[in-house]
Amino acid sequence: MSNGDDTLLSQLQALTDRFAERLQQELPELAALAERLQQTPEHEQRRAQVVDIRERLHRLAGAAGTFGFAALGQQARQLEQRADRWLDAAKPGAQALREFTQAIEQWVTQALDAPANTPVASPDPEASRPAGCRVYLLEADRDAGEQMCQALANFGYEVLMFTQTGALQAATAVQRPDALIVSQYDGELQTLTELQQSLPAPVPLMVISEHLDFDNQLAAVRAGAQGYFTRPVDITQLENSLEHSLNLQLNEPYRILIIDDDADLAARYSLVLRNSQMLVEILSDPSELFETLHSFNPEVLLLDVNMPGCSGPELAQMIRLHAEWLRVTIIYLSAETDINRQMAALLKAGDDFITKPISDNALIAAVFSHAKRARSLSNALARDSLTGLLKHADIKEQVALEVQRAQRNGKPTSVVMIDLDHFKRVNDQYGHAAGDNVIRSLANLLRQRLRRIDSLGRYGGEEFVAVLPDCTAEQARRIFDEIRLRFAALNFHAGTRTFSVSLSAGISETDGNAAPGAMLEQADQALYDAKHNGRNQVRIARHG
Ligand SMILES: Nc1nc2c(ncn2[C@@H]2O[C@H](COP(=O)(O)OP(=O)(O)OP(=O)(O)O)[C@@H](O)[C@H]2O)c(=O)[nH]1
Repeated sequence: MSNGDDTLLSQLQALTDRFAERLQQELPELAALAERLQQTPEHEQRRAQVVDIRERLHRLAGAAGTFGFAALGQQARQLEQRADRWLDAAKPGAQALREFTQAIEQWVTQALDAPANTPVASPDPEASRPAGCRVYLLEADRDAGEQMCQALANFGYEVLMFTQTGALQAATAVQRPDALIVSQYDGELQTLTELQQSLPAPVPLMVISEHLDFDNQLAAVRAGAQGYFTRPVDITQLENSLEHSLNLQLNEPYRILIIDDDADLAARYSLVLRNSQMLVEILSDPSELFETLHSFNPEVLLLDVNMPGCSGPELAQMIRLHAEWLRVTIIYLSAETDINRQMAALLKAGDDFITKPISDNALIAAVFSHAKRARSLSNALARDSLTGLLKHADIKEQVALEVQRAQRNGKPTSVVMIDLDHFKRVNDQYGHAAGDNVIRSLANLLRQRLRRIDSLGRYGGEEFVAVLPDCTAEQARRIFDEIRLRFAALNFHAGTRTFSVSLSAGISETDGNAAPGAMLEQADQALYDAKHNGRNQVRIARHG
């Protein structure tokens, strides 16, 4: 595989260059459209323009990911979602529109300054997901390496194998991988440490070694290892570590909302936080609070205490009247130094108090730590602990959102129900822990293979639901057939025994006004058909 490295890398580079040229044209066009939108007074015309901008953002969000511009793709996607929310709002606000167009202009300026980045998502539901999954493998034993490439390819990773450290270094200099797996024989860790130090940020590293001794593990940690495995390698465990590291890397930026009547100060805070990779919105008119909470969904709210018309603590109390916003952390930002008054504000509502003036670093640290905690709490509430996927109620809600969206934009959306075959037998024969490992591996495989815009949840014990926007049932069938084959090819281990498991899936596609519940029922019926026709297959629901 290493022989093809040069050609592949130069092709990747050529594609990246070509896409960068396309951006130079498309981004200024978007900025021009945003400016025109600001000057359009008539509502229907505005709507049409937002739809046009949304379409362009949508195309860019997907294409950027495919061509290697991860951050840009993510940002385009977030802007696209904002456009969607504006289009969906019962009473679309002028302020929200102004902020949206400003955000586009700001984004375009930033993107034109620094466009290059790493891949994140594919717009084409059938394109294999390159999202953050380019892995370089250093393995001197070609046969062992090729086996590992194959096993990881089944999880959807794009793996390039190198048999020599020099070739790995050269490839990394051309294009940074998203993760490194290094089979250690002799001295590689020293070279790896140097390689990591030469990069702007270290790459997540998994080390495979013969030894489990202290010195070697220390050397691995110094080279930036996030996983350490001894031979024979349990590939599902290695993949799990890889997945964990990549997910940590691909985490979306924290969303921070600032409400401050001092526009200059708010702009400054916003700049400081944006520089630390957070997404920031400023709200100057508190009466638009709930509209903005819905459209931006912040994790942290920075709230001025004294504002004309309505105080910070009053706003905080209003937010706390609604259970759905409990997860937003509220931090008062105020020049108030009187500790008694601070405490009085906190007693009404709110979680912390930051006294102005505050240094940039202190502001970043305070906001970052609150945002991190808010996110982990919200993940713990919404995500299943075994698989990290959405829980039953949340994936159901996501199905409802996407089905409604499909009805509005007239695009096909598919709902897929997936169930492991004869899973009771797996538990009975190999134990519950081995069963859990199978569930986790399927979750990882699904996550790897699907796009970022797809949603995925654990619907029941060994049952999963996926919703794929802008994807026909036929496309979904091809995707899930491929997933089915890859999954069946995985080898699981229980002690000295090795086994494999198959899956069945049922698919329904949006059709006119189908209700979300009906979509799930149809997918479930198709899954039932798949089970009763011998399992290990994917079926599309019959309409009517
Ligand atoms: N290890 C493990 N097993 C689980 C978990 N949740 C559910 N299960 C098991 O999954 C099995 C589901 O069995 P059934 O729904 O009867 O069907 P099946 O054996 O999968 O056979 P099919 O008819 O092919 O669906 C039960 O034995 C559950 O105990 C879990 O979190 N971990």
